[in-house]
Amino acid sequence: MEIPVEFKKKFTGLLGEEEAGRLFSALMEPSKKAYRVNTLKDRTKVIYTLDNLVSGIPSAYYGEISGKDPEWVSGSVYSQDPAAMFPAHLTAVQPGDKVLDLCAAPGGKSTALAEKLEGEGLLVANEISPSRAKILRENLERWGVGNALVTSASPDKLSPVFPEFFDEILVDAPCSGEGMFRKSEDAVKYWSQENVELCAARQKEILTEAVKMLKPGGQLVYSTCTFSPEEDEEIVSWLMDQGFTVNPVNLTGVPHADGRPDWGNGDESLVNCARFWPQDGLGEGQFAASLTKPGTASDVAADDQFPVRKKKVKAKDRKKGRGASPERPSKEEVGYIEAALAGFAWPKAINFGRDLLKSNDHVFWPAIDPSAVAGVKILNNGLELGMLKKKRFEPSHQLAEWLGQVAQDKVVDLDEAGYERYLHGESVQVESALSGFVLVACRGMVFSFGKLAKGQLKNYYPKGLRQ
Ligand SMILES: C[S@@+](CC[C@H](N)C(=O)[O-])C[C@H]1O[C@@H](n2cnc3c(N)ncnc32)[C@H](O)[C@@H]1O
Repeated sequence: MEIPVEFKKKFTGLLGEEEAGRLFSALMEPSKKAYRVNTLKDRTKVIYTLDNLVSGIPSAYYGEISGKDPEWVSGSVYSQDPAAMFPAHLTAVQPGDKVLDLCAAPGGKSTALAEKLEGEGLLVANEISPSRAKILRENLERWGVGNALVTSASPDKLSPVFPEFFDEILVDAPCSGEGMFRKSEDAVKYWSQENVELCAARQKEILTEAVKMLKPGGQLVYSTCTFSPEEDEEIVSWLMDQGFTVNPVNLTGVPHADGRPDWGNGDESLVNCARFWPQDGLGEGQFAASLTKPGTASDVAADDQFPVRKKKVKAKDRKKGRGASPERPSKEEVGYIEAALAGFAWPKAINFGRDLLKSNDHVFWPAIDPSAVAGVKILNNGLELGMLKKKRFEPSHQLAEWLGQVAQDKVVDLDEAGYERYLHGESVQVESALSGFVLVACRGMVFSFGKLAKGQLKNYYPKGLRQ
């Protein structure tokens, strides 16, 4: 890797010869690999050696995993740079909170926020790019998350829908990616001071909308994977000009450096920002700050329950199938759902008659009243249970991954060869007295539905995920 000359000059000026030299040498080293183990699922099934802990993050370990492993396919582990684990870790999210991850794809931080919610409250995971939003949805599904609204909107389209609504917002902003130099050749190739400045302007635009959606007294965690002060301390200083305060973070024992007041507005509280430098040995480069919005929660009207606000559906959105009013499934349809899903253990009780909605035959348990988010491009609202097909019901892949959070009796556990064939999309012969819809697992980790008849397991692993 050839480090850009202008970048070297800039950071020699900022850090001094010696420290800059340490940074440039670290950038020539291989990147550090790590993964998180899903606390929503049974970690005892994971067979990796769980001894090389990432300091400061519960359930995170150094090591490399494969996207073919049952651990990954069942959403039991997620590969993530150790430093990138800290922004979600620094949020004060509690079960029941309303949380927004505004720049969320591919979803590493969203999966961690969802773990903190423990299935209670709401996670809105938004990604502006439609193709990346699809991957975000897949990753949240795999993780067993049932209380997320996955959207694909630009922040200015989201802010009118959620005024002062969220308890915590994470803005993991698009940035110049200097902290990714070891992982991405493109980050090196496209680096320029001009791009740093363009990124800083875009970060302000994104944050302007984020601020509107945060409750007074709410927490904003701002993070980037870059070192340039223009995108880090200077942005935090700009938020301080709007009355935000920078919270101290407790990172005892975690290799990191304090924020630099002299790289921002000079205010001493900028030391509360966390800088993760590759030369400190944790992982790649990352910057994170935890901020509090001025005001107190009582400044918000008491009526801040879901739904946020009902919005009229525009004719053009209705035409595109957006915002059409979902309805409750009929009694007869509830009967089909009950018949297909009898015998599974539920992580949370769902009243099929009262809690479920149906839209174009898709049956789902909403995370938020759909009428409150009409007009927003939604990829998933809560837990998709499955589809009504004439006089029967076919459960969804998301439901399999969600049910995988708890021990199940109606499971077929495949051996390695069967697992590989199933991932390819083949039907497999198994020894089992079960029939109808069953969960499919490998080494006890559920990753799909299947349908059993006389020992023949019909494949329900989604076509788009087959490998
Ligand atoms: C650093 S990445 C997010 C990584 C993600 N938080 C994770 O942990 O997996 C930043 C994301 O912001 C998105 N983005 C780009 N421009 C944006 C904009 N103007 N507003 C909001 N998001 C944007 C990018 O598509 C990208 O997915």
